[in-house]
Amino acid sequence: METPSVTKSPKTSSKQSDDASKVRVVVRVRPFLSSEVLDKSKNPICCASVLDSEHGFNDEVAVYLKDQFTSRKECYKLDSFFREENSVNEIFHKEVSPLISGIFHGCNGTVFAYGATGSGKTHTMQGTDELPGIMTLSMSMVLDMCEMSGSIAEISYYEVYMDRCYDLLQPKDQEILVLDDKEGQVHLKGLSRVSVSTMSEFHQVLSSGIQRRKVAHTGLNDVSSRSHGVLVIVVTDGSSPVVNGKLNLIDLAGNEDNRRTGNEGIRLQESVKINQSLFALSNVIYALNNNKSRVPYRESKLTRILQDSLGGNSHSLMVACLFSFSVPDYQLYFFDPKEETPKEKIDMESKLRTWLESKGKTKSTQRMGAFGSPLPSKTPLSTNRSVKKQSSCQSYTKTKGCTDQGLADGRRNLFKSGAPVESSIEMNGLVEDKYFKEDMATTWKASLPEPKASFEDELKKEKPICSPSNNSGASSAIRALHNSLRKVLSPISNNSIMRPFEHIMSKDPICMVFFDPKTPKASHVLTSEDGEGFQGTDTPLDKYNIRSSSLKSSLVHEYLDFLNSASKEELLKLKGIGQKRAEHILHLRETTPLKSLYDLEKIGLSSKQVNDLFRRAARGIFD
Ligand SMILES: Nc1ncnc2c1ncn2[C@@H]1O[C@H](COP(=O)(O)OP(=O)(O)OP(=O)(O)O)[C@@H](O)[C@H]1O
Repeated sequence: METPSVTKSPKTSSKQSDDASKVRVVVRVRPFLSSEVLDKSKNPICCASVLDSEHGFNDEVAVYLKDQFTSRKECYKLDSFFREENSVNEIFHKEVSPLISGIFHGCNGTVFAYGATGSGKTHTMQGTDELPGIMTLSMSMVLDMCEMSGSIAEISYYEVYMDRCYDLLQPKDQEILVLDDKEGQVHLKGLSRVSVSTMSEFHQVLSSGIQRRKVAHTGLNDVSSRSHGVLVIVVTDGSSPVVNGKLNLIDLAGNEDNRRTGNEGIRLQESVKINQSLFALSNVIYALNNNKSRVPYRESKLTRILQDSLGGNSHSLMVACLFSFSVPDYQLYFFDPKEETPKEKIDMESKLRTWLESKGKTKSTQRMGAFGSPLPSKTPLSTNRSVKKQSSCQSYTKTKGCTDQGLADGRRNLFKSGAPVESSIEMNGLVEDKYFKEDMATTWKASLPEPKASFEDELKKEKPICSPSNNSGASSAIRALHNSLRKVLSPISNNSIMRPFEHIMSKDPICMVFFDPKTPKASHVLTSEDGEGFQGTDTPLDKYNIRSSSLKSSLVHEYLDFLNSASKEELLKLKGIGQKRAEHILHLRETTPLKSLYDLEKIGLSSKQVNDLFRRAARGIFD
C-alpha cells in the first residue's frame, strides 16, 4: 500500500517545458440555483459574461465581470470560458484529456478547482452519481489507456487540512509526513496507493475517502470543504515501481471572507489556513506564468507537495469557479455607513494633517482631503444569507460525516499551538522541514503587479489585456479572480467576527478594539444637533470620556481612510509601516478596503501589532 518514493524528475530546461510550466486558466461559471434565494423578489443579476468580440483569439477569451452594486467592471483574458450550460464533460474533453495522455509519457498533470466557497469546485471535481466530475471522467480515461498500453493505475487520496496532510484512504486519521530527499524531491511518507483496475473499484475507494474528508457547515456553505482534497492517479508500466506520470486532481477548499462566513474558533483557524495556502498557490502560479526565476513552492504545505506537479514539464490547469450571478443578498462590500461626527472628524483631519505636514507628508494630507472616505456607503439589503445547499446523500457529494463538533473534536489536538515553527525532523535520510510559520502572510510577496484593469480602460486600449505569447494575462486573472471571487462573487453574510469589545461599541465596529473595557458604557455618539450636547450625562468625567471616545473613533476612521487611499510612499511615511507592510496593505485594500483595524490582521499582524501600529500613529500626532 505504501507509496514507493520513486518518480521521474520533471525536466525543466527546454523551451517547450517553459511553456508547459505555465498554468492554463479556464473559468467555469456555475448556474444560479432556484433554491438559493428565499426572497424571490430579488432577481439575480448576471455578473460574468463573455466579450464576444475578443472571443476566439488564440483560443483565449475575454471575460467581463460586472457588478451593478459597486459599478465594478473588469475584463480578464483567460484561456477558456465555460458557461452555466456547459457540462463538466465539455471541460474534461477540451481541457483535461490532453493532460491524461501526458501522464503516459512521463509528464505530470495537475487540475485544480479554485474559487470562492460555494462556487462549484466540488461539483466540478468530484461531481455526483448522476453528473460525474473530472475525477471520475479522468479515471475512466486512464483505465481505458491502461488497458491499451498494459500500464497499471493506482490512486492515492489525501487532504491538506490546516497545513497537515492526511491519508483519506486509511481508516484511521493517518497523518502523512512531507519529506524532502537530498535532491530536493518531496515525498509523502506513508501515503497509501491503491491499485485500481475497474471503475467500480475506483468508486468504492474514492467514496470511502470522500466520507473521511473534512467538511463542515459554515455561514456560506452548508457543506463546505475545510481541506484541499487531492486525488492522485499514478501510472506505472507494471514491471517496476517507477512512476511514469501522475495526475493530481484537486478540489481546493474555497476562499472565505470571514466577515461574511461568521467563522469563529476552529472554523476561523481553518479559514485562515485555507486562505493562506490559496494565496501561496496563487503566488506559485504567478511566478510560473511570468517566468520568475524563483517559484515560491515552499510557502505552504500544499504548494510544497505539488512542487513536482506544478511547473517543470508538468501541465497544469486551473478551473476557476465563479458565480455567474449576483443577487442583492449575495453582494459583498456593503456595510452600514458609519455615522459621522462631522465636527470631530474635521478636527481630527486637521490634527492629522498638521502632524503629517510636520513630518513633510503633505501629499498624504492632500490625498486624505481629496479622497474623503473611500469606503462604500451602501447598506446591506438583507442581513441574512439565503444560500441553501441541496442536501444530497449521494456517494459523491460531500458528506457531513465529520462536521462541526465531530470535526472539531477529531482535530482538537491540532489547534493547541498551531504548526511547529522552524524545526525539522530527520527520518531515513529525509527531512521534514517544518518551515511553516503561523503568519504566512508575513511572507507575502513584495511585488504583486495589480492585474486589474477597468473594462473601459481596456476597451480604450483596444488590445488584449495580456500578450498572447505568454500566459501572464491568465496569471493576472488568477490574482484578479482570487480577489474577484472574494470581492464580488461570493455570497454575503453580514456576520462579522465578534471582537472582545464589540458588545460595548457595537455602533462603531471600526473602533471597537481600541476601547478599553473601562471606557464609558454609554453610547459614544451622543452629540446633539449642534454636536455639543450630551444627553443624560452631566459630569465633567462623563463628558470627557465621551469626547475622548469619539475622538478615538474619529482618529481610527481617519487612519483607515488614510490606509485605504494613500500611495505606497505615503504609507511608508507612517510610523510602523515598512516596505512589506505597505505592500501588503496596498494588496489587501484592492480586495476589500479596510473597514476596521482588525482587517490589518489579514496581512499577518496580530491584534497586538495592529494595536501598536495604530497607537504609534496616534502618538505621532502629539510628537
Ligand atoms: N454547475 C453546477 N450545476 C448545478 N449545481 C451546482 C453547480 N456547481 C455547483 N452547484 C451546487 O452548488 C452548491 C455549492 O457547490 P460546491 O459544494 O461544489 O461548492 P464549493 O466551491 O466546493 O464550496 P466549498 O469551497 O465551500 O467547499 C452545491 O449544492 C452544488 O451542488
